[in-house]
Amino acid sequence: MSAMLAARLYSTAIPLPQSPSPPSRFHLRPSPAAGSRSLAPRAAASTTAVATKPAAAAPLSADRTDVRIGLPSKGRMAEQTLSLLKSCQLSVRQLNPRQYTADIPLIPNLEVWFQRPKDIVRKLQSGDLDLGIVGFDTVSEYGQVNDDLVVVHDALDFGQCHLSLAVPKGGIFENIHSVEDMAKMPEWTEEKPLRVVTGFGYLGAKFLKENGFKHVRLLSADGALESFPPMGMADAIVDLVSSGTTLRENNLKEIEGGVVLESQATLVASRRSLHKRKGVLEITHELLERLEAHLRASTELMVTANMRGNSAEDVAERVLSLTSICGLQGPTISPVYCRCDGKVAVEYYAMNAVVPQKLLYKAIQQLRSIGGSGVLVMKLTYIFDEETPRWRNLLTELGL
Ligand SMILES: Nc1ncnc2c1ncn2[C@@H]1O[C@H](COP(=O)(O)OP(=O)(O)OP(=O)(O)O)[C@@H](O)[C@H]1O
Ligand SMILES: O=P(O)(O)OC[C@H]1O[C@H](OP(=O)(O)OP(=O)(O)O)[C@H](O)[C@@H]1O
Ligand SMILES: [Mg+2]
Repeated sequence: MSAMLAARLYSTAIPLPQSPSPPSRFHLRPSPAAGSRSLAPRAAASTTAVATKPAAAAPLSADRTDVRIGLPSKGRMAEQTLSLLKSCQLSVRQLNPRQYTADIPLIPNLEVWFQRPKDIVRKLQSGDLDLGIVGFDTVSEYGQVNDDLVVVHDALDFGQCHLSLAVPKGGIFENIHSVEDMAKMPEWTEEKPLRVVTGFGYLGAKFLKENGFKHVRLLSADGALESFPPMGMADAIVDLVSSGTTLRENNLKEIEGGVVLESQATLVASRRSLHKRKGVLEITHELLERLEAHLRASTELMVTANMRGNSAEDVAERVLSLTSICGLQGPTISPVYCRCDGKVAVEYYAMNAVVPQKLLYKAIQQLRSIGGSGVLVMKLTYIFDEETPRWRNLLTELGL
C-alpha cells in the first residue's frame, strides 16, 4: 500500500492541556552519556486522540516457568541486537529461521521471542514478555499507558536517532527557524490547520500541544513520511532522523526546538515480572552485567610494552608522567626475567595498561618517547567493575 493511501486522519484539532503533566512513568532516565536532549519522556497532559492505545497491564500469568525476552524480528534493529548479544557471548540459537522463538544456550531458562518492536512493548505490558530490546522511541510511544515498564539499560549504543519535527526548506517556511516561530504562523486556522504526518501519534501530539500549536491536524502514516510535504499531502512531519539524508533529499529541514526525543536501543523489563516471576531478576542482572562490561570494554584497548629500567618504581615514574596512559586504577609494571651470565636478572619491565581507543596512537608515541618497545595491543571482551551502576539503580527503583 502506498504511503499516501496509508495516511489516515485521527485527530482534527489538538486541545490545549487541561491539567499539568503527571510525573514521568519511566523512572530510570537515560543517562547524559547517551547524549540526551529531551530523553526522559513526559506523560500525556490530557486526553488527546492517539493513534494506538497499548493494552493496559494484564495480570502476571503463573502458568509459565520460563523467562521470555522479545527481540526485534525485522528492520535495522534486528541484526544489531543479535550482534550485540553475540559480542556478550550470548549467541541466539534459532533452530528454524521461520520460527519466531529461539534460545540462548548460555542462559537455559531464557526463551527468545522475535517480534516487531512495537509488539515487544505491547507484550511486555500484556505479560507475555518479561524483557525486551527496543528503541527508546518505541518504548516512549507505545509504553505510556501504565507504569509497568522499566528501562534497565538506556544506552545500548546502536539505533541512535532522534524524533524530530521537520518542515519544507522553502515556501511559507523559508523564514521559519524555530518551533516558536512556527507555532505563531498566522497561516494555521481552525478551517485550515497545520497538517502534520507522523507514525508517532502519542509523542507527536503531545509535543505540538506542549509547544503551543493550536490548530493542528495529525495524519497517521507508517513509511516514506518525508514524501508527504513535497507531494502537498502534509505541511510538516514528525519522524525519526539519523544522518539527516532523507530530510535533505526531500528538501525538508529541522528547526530549533524541534527535537521531540533522543533515542537509541534500550533493554526494557516488566516491573511485575522483575518482582514476581522467578528467575527474571537474576537473568536481568546477568544481561546487565554482560552488556555494561562489554560496552565499557568496546571503547578501550589493552596495551603491553617492554621498558628498560632500574626498578619497577623507576619505570612507573616514567609511565605515570604520560597523559595517555592511566589504566583503570594505574598501570601494572612487572619484571621481565632473563638469564644474564648464568644468573637470573631483570633488565626490562613489562607495562600493562588499559588505554582509550581514541588515544591509542598518542599512547604508542608517548611510550616510545620514554623507551617503550615491543608494544602489543589487544582487544578487550569485558571490563567488569565492582558493581554495575545500573543494577544499583534498578534495585533502588524496585525498592529492593
Ligand atoms: N534512520 C535510523 N537510524 C538509526 N536508527 C533508526 C533509524 N530509523 C529507525 N531507527 C531505530 O530503529 C527502530 C526500528 O526501526 P525500523 O525502521 O527498522 O523498524 P520499524 O520502523 O518499526 O519498521 P518499518 O520501518 O518496517 O515499519 C526504530 O524504532 C528506531 O529506534
Ligand atoms: O536521517 P536518515 O539517516 O536519512 O534516516 C531517517 C529515515 O530512517 C527511517 O526510515 P526507514 O529507513 O526505517 O524507512 P521507513 O520510512 O520505511 O520506516 C526514518 O523513518 C527516516 O525516514
Ligand atoms: Mg522504519
